[in-house]
Amino acid sequence: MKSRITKKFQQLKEENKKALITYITAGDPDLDTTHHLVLEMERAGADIIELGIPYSDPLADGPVIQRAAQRALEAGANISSIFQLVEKLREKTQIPLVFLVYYNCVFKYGIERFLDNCCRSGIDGLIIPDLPLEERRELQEIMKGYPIDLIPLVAPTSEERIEAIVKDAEGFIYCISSMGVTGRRQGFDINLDNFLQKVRKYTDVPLALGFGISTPEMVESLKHLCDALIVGSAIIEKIEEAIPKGEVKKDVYDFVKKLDEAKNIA
Ligand SMILES: O=P(O)(O)OC[C@@H](O)[C@@H](O)c1c[nH]c2ccccc12
Repeated sequence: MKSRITKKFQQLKEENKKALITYITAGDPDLDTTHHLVLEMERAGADIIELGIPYSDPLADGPVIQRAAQRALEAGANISSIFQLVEKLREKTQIPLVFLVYYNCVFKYGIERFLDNCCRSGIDGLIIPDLPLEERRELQEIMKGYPIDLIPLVAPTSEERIEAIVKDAEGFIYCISSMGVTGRRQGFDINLDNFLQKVRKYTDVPLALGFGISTPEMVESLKHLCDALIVGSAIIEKIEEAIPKGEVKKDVYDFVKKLDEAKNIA
């Protein structure tokens, strides 16, 4: 059976459109707001939503996402309450939902218990940034019985491992635009066109580009290179700025709307 993610990409392809993937940390600043933000981002044009499971030792997260995780943990978010959030969201929306989760969290919770709950609540895919290729194979075996896509990450440094990493990929491939952690950048230090073409040689699965995409202008200028654009830290910055004003929903909606419009410029 095709996943919600695959169906979404097929539908967008027929419409000749790219996907906008937005990331927020679940529970930042609280789970009720996350619930509203998922629905607002969908209404503003997001095609797929990444929900980060807050974690205290997030090696790939830049300062903005680390602060989001801190707020979420302080407000008491944990894996069980996040599963409840997803269940509740599924009464309202069929948008593809992907967890961004560190392997340690999955492992501690219990792999099969975690996967069972993903299925039950309605999670469509997993991005696990600290999962080495070998462990990935093992997890992939276990996941064969589950309708959940395991989304691989490819970095510019992956070079000769790209082929192995994207083999049997499902959903989409997360192509990391540049080295280092998530967050704003002045520019990209590699030739993204070359990098994405290299990945494209080995797979037909949609390619999503992420890390450092922070403005509608960047979305517009990068969209021709890939099938999807991922924006995280820039949205979290909007959340942060809007918390004191009490306008989180509105500001996130407005920003995602601008990203969506940039993505749809012909
Ligand atoms: O924040 P950015 O630079 O827009 O990049 C997306 C990113 O935040 C999101 O996909 C993400 C959050 N934590 C991660 C850890 C690893 C890889 C990716 C991520």
